[in-house]
Amino acid sequence: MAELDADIDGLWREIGALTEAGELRRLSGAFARFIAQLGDAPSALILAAAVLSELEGHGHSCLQLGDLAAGPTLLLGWSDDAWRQLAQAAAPLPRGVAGWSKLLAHCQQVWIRGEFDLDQPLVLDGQRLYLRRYWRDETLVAQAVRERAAATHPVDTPLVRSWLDKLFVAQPGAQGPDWQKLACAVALRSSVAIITGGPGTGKTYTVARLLALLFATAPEAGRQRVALAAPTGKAAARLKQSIDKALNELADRVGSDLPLRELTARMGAARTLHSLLGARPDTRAFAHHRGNPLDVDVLIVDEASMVHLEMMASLLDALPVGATLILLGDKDQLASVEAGAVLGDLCHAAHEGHYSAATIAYIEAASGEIIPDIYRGDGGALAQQTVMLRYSRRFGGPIGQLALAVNGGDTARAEQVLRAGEESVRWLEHAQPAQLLQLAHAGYAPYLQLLRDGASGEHEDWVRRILLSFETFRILCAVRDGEWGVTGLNEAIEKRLAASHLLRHGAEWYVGRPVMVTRNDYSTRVFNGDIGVTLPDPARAGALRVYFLEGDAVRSVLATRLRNVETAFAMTVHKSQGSEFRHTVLALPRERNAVLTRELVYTGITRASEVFTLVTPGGDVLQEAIASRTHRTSGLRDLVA
Ligand SMILES: Nc1ncnc2c1ncn2[C@@H]1O[C@H](COP(=O)(O)OP(=O)(O)OP(=O)(O)O)[C@@H](O)[C@H]1O
Repeated sequence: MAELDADIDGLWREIGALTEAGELRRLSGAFARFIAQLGDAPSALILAAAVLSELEGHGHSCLQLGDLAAGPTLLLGWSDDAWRQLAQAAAPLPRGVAGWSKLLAHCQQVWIRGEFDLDQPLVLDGQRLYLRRYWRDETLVAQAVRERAAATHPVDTPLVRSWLDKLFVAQPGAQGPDWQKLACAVALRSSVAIITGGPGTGKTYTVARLLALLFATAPEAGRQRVALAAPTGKAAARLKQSIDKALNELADRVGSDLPLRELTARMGAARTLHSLLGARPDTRAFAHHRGNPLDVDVLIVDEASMVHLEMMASLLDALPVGATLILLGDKDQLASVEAGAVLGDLCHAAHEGHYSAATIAYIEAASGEIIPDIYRGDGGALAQQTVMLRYSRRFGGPIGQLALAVNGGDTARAEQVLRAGEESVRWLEHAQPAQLLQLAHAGYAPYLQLLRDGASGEHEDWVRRILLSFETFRILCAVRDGEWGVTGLNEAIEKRLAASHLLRHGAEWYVGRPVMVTRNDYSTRVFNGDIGVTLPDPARAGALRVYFLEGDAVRSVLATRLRNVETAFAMTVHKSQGSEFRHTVLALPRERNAVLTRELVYTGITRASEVFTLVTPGGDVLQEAIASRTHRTSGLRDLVA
């Protein structure tokens, strides 16, 4: 026993050393201690608990025993040495997956799926070790989407076909099927559908037609309760604007056949998922759940790639059985910072289709579209309810070509587009920070000029113009720290703009300061990701207010009431998701970093609507980023299949 204690002490020392070295979160060490205190805990279990918790911090929802047996250095971003020392301190470790399975099966802290459940904190499901919360969420999501996808309802195919022919105009010379049209047919036949596609592929265009189709074919269209939601306020506002616009155009087309304007007017505003589910201060539990489900018949969720596992589980839990869920998003974008890459997992094979003979026959009958043989297959129920839109209408030019090359991992093609000298795609290679500051100066001067000109008419119009102007340009960073990180750049940009007399910056709050909210605050009704600009309060001399755009409306909060905000001249690519800027600048850092991935570069590029500038300090940073793919360990793909 004394010998065992000595071994365990050595392991705790090593865990402490890794924590001090910044390799391990304090939380991971604390979680391992919690597990150790629950009963007999062999060193190997303590090590597994620390690693599992650490991986959760990297966005993984579980730990594969295969990775544990091989040494999860890549997943942890550790050196081989760091892992070797930890493994030695926990020795002897079990051998291979079978050895780990056997050891964990004997630990009282671990519930083996299928055995008597004592609510243990760890769950072993096959070869995946989970924190119980994530196992519960993954299982709930997988089961809910499988059941919803499998339960197809009867469809009046001739009626649907006639409406789809009315809603979609045949494109002369189009190659392949009209994926948008068939996506509507697919979505109509069960209570879940995923419509994925890159920027400008017409996800919103399609969903507007799907709504019209739903209204046209529902027995009581006037009673359909449709809700629109997105992970952030900005994405929700964009969704509502685009859907309203698309439905308005459609209303003219369908004329008196369908009172589309009336039906649309009843839809209400788009909301954040937090607000839809009824988030409450100081608790993770939402007001809506299976005991108090949402009052909806159809729920459309945009930017679904940003929805993390816990949120998706809460959403599916709160959705009434008969309601239809439509997920829209780009599966190739960065997943949320929190654990899980739900959309990516749910439709990872969307580009291949894997449609069954029954699906293909249904699609042909309901939409008239013929699915080419290469998309045939034996995918699961959810694959039958997933459609990928493949042609970008807004993104055909150089920005689209660059996005496509990066997404496909084609570095040579990406460099070719970047070097082609196009107006819309620029590359500052071997750049110095001063060049980035020059770009910032040129990009932000217009909104600062509007600010200096002062309000000539209505105060609110002036504010709106400033906010809209600020939203046309943004600098995106891959990292937070360092010269090329958000924090350093924001400071440098502030100084540069002050030196050019474009702003006067002395204290924390100053006129013109753009800020991003970093935490939901229910008392001031500002939410994580909201972006506003600080301007003088017209009612109180000397006071400053931060103004936010909500759709077309302007709202403001006294600057001093905002606690969790940061300056937003530069922001991370992660935080930019769901937004689009006329000119987007992406700055990649000199140093290697685990966050530099293909998905990050792709997401950065696709934030640009007219001009994209890549700024790199030289070296192979772009090539390395394109070669590196985000990998999130999860069981969702297996569980859904
Ligand atoms: N079949 C179509 N025929 C004509 N115009 C289309 C069609 N599909 C999409 N568009 C137009 O292409 C543009 C992009 O479509 P939409 O905004 O729906 O794409 P999206 O996939 O939702 O884009 P993002 O995700 O980048 O917001 C819109 O102006 C839309 O009206």
